[in-house]
Amino acid sequence: MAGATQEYFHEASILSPDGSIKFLRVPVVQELVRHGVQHVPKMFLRPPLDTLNTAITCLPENFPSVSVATLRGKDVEERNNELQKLAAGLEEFGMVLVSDHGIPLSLLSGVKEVIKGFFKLSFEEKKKNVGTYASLDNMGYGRNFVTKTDDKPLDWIDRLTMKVSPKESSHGLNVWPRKPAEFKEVIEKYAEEAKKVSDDLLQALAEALSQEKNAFVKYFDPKTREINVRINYYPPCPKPKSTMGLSPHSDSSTLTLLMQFDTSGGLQVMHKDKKIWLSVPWPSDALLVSAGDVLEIMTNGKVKSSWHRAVTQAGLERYSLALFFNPPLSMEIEPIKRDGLSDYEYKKVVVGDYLQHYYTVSQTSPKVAMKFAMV
Ligand SMILES: O=C(O)CCC(=O)C(=O)O
Ligand SMILES: [Fe+2]
Repeated sequence: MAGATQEYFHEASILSPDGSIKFLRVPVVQELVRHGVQHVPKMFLRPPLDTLNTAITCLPENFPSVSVATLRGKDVEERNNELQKLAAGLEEFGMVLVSDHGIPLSLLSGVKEVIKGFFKLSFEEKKKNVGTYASLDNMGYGRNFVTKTDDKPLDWIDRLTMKVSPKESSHGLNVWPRKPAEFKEVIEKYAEEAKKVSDDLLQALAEALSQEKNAFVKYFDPKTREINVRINYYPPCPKPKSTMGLSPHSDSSTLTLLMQFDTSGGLQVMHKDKKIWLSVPWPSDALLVSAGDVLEIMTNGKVKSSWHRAVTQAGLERYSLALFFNPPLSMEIEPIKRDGLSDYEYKKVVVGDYLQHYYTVSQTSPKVAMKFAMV
């Protein structure tokens, strides 16, 4: 076990209090498990009150869900009903389940296959066939940004992060796995389909909020828009009551579109008003859309970005794939006008400036990064 910790590690960037980036060797969780970890290393342990003990189960009938086919359909009444469900769901939970999305099941299976194909490789093979680009948001195989300024415990997760768009962007494009051979092609194809779903949801949301249909999608230039993909692998954990798969955070995206496999269970969201953690009743075959910080700014706080986390499970592994959609980094976004407010709650921001700020602020207190965009 000690051997596994020393031999298999990711180089993760950490932000020092003086703002500089340093590197930290973080054990590869999958390798700990493969080597039969019995004692979870201390750096992963946290007080039980911070973990799954505190969540409440949300019944499926109480969690919002929208049908993309209905949103795209011609039945005005059905469509209006769906628009309201989308807006109300995003306003209350910051997340909505997405069904009838039109993405072929064969493509979804292909995505699962290439992801599992990658994680099945030995550590040495993985390293040989994937790049790592160390930056504030580490790309490639390993860890994304780790905040160690407050000695926060590490998450029980291995991740792969790549850039899908813009195509000219150098860093994130060089880190795609070369094995399995079809990995990039399949995920890009999925991202292309998912982009249509995300754009349709943004148009529907604009309509539901009585805005002009293109109020949000107008920022998404087809060539220079940002799309990042992150694959989260949560290996089974012998100590689910004292570990976390993914620490509480909000996404820096406009929308995040999530898929998960092979098990469901693990994602939790903080209820906006009740301030309790809810386990998201997410069937494996549905997608899930989550509001990010940039959508909160665009909607002037009408929709709040979700504050969410993923817990670990004993004896069960879980994968999720997150697509993060944002306008081009140079785009300035202007919050919509809100009824009943004399002043904007949010101000105009350049997307890239917000993202830069997001990565330099510790995510330990809920949504501190948002202050950057507030009036
Ligand atoms: O695993 C999940 O369901 C959530 C993933 C997530 O929140 C993220 O990648 O930002
Ligand atoms: Fe997230």
